[in-house]
Amino acid sequence: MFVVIEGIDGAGKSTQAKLLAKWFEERGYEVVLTKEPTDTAFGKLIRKLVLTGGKEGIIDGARISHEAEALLFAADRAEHVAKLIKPSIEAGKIVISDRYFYSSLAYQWARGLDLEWLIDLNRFAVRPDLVILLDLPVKESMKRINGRSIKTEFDKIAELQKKVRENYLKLTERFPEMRIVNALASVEDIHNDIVALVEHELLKK
Ligand SMILES: Nc1ncnc2c1ncn2[C@@H]1O[C@H](COP(=O)(O)OP(=O)(O)O)[C@@H](O)[C@H]1O
Ligand SMILES: Cc1cn([C@H]2C[C@H](O)[C@@H](COP(=O)(O)OP(=O)(O)O)O2)c(=O)[nH]c1=O
Repeated sequence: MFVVIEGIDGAGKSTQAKLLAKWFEERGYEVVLTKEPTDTAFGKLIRKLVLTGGKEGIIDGARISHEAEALLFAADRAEHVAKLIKPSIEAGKIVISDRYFYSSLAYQWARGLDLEWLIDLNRFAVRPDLVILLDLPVKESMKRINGRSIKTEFDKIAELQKKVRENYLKLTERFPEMRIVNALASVEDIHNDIVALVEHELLKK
């Protein structure tokens, strides 16, 4: 079984991914807990060129293009799928990924790229059984990640996150494997909601 956790920054993805991994392990399943961007050389390149905003990401005086960004995330994902996700599913393990191609659709679409192009680009990515979308207002996520981001960029980031949140919600109409979970609740209540969705999915197996 392959489960993905999605949502804006600070939605509680890593907290819930860890709890879900523990839940499966306690029931005797072998679990692979993973994330995107990965910790491989591809993920490191993304952190260097895209996420830090440092001068390595500036080529000829401009930040790398949004298209190049999307391709880097897709390259990282292609390796992730081929080397870890597919072999683990085939070995009968439970794979839990903190972010997957839905992040590319939500974020790179918010950057102005064409959604259909992004969907085509990510067509190689094996579809998960279940995608948990942790949905919460940007104001709340900002409170949770306060200190993680640079204060001067605060408003710019909030604006982007709002668009990303809207995009995620729109994507649920297109991808039936996506389920919305209210991420404003307590860590424990959210975990219970996720477990209920997972148990429902396990019954189908
Ligand atoms: N349900 C919740 N209510 C309040 N705070 C939370 C909740 N879930 C997570 N947090 C806190 O919010 C912050 C971001 O959570 P994290 O799991 O790292 O989010 P993400 O992986 O989506 O960026 C952390 O400090 C975490 O302890
Ligand atoms: C996987 C992925 C992530 N991202 C973005 C979302 C996050 O802002 C950032 C990942 O940074 P990271 O700090 O690893 O994640 P988080 O903030 O959730 O703890 O990269 C994309 O824009 N496209 C993608 O395909």
